[in-house]
Amino acid sequence: MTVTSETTPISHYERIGGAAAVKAAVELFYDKVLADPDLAGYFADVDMVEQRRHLALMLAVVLGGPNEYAGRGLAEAHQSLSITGGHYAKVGEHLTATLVELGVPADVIADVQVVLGQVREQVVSAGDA
Ligand code: HEM
Repeated sequence: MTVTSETTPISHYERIGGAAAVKAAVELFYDKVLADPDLAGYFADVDMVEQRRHLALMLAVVLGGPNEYAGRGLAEAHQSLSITGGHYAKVGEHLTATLVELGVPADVIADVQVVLGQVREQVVSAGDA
């Protein structure tokens, strides 16, 4: 089962503090992703506002928050980026570290891992070789 506002009476997004908490998480997550030399290149040609927007959307998706996103599908948005499984895993690790640092409950983090596994195929389009 996916973790969405439809399947959970109170979404994780609301439980961790809604938009304000997500904003704090985006700041920390953003610092970690862009400080990682393996990942920064993906965002080199993307403007700062769009980078933050990306991370906020990504967090909202994995936390089952309100779906305010009406843009391209995940596969379409990422296909041309040739994201490897290894890089996808690194982004997941930065996200987990961010949530741990912010004191997000372990069960929420466990569900985030499940969602990361579910959408992986739509985002990853390159092998690790
Ligand atoms: C759960 C995983 C992810 C989710 C839910 C997600 C979400 C999104 C969404 C919704 C967009 C479209 C933004 C738009 O068209 O306005 C996007 C674009 C993008 N994503 Fe992701 N993403 C994920 C993982 C990743 C990973 C692992 C990377 C890089 C390692 C990445 C890099 C990018 C880049 C560079 C863009 C283009 C940004 C732009 O042109 O504005 N994403 N992502």
